[in-house]
Amino acid sequence: MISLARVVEMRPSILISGFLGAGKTTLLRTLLLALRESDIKADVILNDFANAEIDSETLREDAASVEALGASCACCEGMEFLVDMVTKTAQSDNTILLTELNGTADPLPIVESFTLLENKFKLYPRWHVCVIDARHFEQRAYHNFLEKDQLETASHYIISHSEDVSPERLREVQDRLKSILPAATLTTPAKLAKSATELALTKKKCVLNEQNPSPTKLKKSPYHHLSHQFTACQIQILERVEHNDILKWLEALPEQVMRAKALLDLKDDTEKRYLYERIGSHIPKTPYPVPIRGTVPSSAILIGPDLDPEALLELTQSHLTPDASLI
Ligand SMILES: Nc1nc2c(ncn2[C@@H]2O[C@H](COP(=O)(O)OP(=O)(O)OP(=O)(O)O)[C@@H](O)[C@H]2O)c(=O)[nH]1
Repeated sequence: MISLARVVEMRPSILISGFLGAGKTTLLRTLLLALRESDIKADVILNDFANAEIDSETLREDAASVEALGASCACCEGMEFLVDMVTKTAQSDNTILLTELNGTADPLPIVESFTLLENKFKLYPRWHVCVIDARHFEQRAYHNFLEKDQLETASHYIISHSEDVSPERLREVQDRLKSILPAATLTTPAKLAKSATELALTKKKCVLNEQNPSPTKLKKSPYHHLSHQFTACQIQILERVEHNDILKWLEALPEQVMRAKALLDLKDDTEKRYLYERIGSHIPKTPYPVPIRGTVPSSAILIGPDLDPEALLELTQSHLTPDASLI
């Protein structure tokens, strides 16, 4: 069959990957703020376990649209939804697409399907930015394989928490990353925001071939199954709760909880809601304020391998409110 070529206008896409808590949403916020300052409208797709809604609630101010893909694995049970979402955003007049993958996702099948479905998505250039936490890089036991998979297709990478490690450790991480990703660009959130703005302001035209290959032959890494070992437990906490009790509850969560996020209403502050977090065993003492919109109920999401939802619920009920319930 003879296929026809056509010249079409493309819009840039930035896919953000990185391990649980590495700093993906923080980077996304930096990009959205910079884009908004230049009046650039961004569509955002979030694939963040069942809690995509919690993060999407914290980003709505700055994005033109936010779609939440709740599936734990964007490249398996979520791929069809992801394709639908990207196809939908391809119809929008907004200038750039930013996609944040969840902290255990393997980006390879997604990068590949973005390429295979280029005609449909009209996304170009397609950058893949991986955020690497300098404190924990290659220190995650058997999850190191998953962390490496999240890197391998990166066109750019950012080292987060570089200020929290010694200069020797930082150099070690930089050297390892240079050897794993010789062709990728080491950047910072500020530099990436500047480049993303320039990218969005330059309209790109591409010659596309009319043939649209099927996305069925997606590759997966031999360690892809690791991304399925994580489970998410969601707990609804509708009552107003106390700041100090939340910090104590976060401290009391078992070690298997590798990531916790809770969007909560406080007893002594009715003006805003707050996003509390635990990243590994680290608990930031100051929560992130979020405007009240009432679209997402107050809830917590706990992520880790082999979680026991009933035990986590009991712990939440005893520390925060007996009314807490599993979603
Ligand atoms: N000190 C420091 N803190 C950071 C940095 N990047 C992110 N953080 C903090 O680390 C915590 C986790 O950051 P997020 O951006 O939510 O991480 P994430 O990768 O989106 O997390 P998941 O979506 O759960 O995988 C937040 O409290 C951030 O404020 C950094 O470079 N330095």
